[in-house]
Amino acid sequence: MELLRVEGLNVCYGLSKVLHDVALTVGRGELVSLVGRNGVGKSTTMRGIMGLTPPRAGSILWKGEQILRRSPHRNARAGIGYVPEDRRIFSSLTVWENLDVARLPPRPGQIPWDEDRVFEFFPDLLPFKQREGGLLSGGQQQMLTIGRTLMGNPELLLLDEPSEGVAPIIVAGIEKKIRELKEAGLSIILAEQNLDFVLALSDRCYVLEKGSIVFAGTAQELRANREVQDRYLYI
Ligand SMILES: Nc1ncnc2c1ncn2[C@@H]1O[C@H](COP(=O)(O)OP(=O)(O)OP(=O)(O)O)[C@@H](O)[C@H]1O
Repeated sequence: MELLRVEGLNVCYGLSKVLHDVALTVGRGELVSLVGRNGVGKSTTMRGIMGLTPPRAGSILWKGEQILRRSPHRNARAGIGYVPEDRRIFSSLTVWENLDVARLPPRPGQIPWDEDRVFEFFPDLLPFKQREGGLLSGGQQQMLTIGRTLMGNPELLLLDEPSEGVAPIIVAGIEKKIRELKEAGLSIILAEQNLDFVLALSDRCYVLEKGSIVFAGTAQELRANREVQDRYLYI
């Protein structure tokens, strides 16, 4: 069943248009990636869906309902969770407090997330429960950012470059955790530059270039398409 359908999405920053008619779909339980170099519009697509950067035009159907230009707060309550690239940890709050402030009620049928479940899912965070968020490493902050979003009991997770600024050994751990979330039934949109990471996790991929989608296909199709990789994904 289709969870999200985006069509004709146009987003501008001031006078400059950065997304041109972006269209994508996400099925229930599917992991869909947005791939492309720096500045092609991956974050803007997520911010547009979440309502953080209200789109100029287009359609965003969430479970068949139009949510274009709805507030981020309303979208979060409707089940869309956003994990920003810049993490936005509250650095003076403890890890536990960072989780506590992000709590949103679950939807019917969901097993609710609470602090204990987040620490069970990310055991590496448990020793730092009472530590201030600002004192964590990049990888720990990434786990905390994902954990904080899970506290909102999302059905769709928008994950913006989770491998960015994280040590390679931790990236493998984060990949494993994203896989576990998918296996638990969460739908995910992953924005990434790291192609290996994308191909290891995705069902389908969209490649973006200068704000437009230039390729859409399965992870296997993208893996086999050297031309698209060379043209749009390597520097
Ligand atoms: N707040 C802003 N004001 C003006 N222009 C912006 C703003 N944020 C992003 N842009 C521009 O919009 C374009 C798309 O940026 P976006 O951050 O969506 O790309 P991205 O693919 O996510 O890349 P990155 O990996 O750098 O986040 C870029 O040209 C960027 O410079």
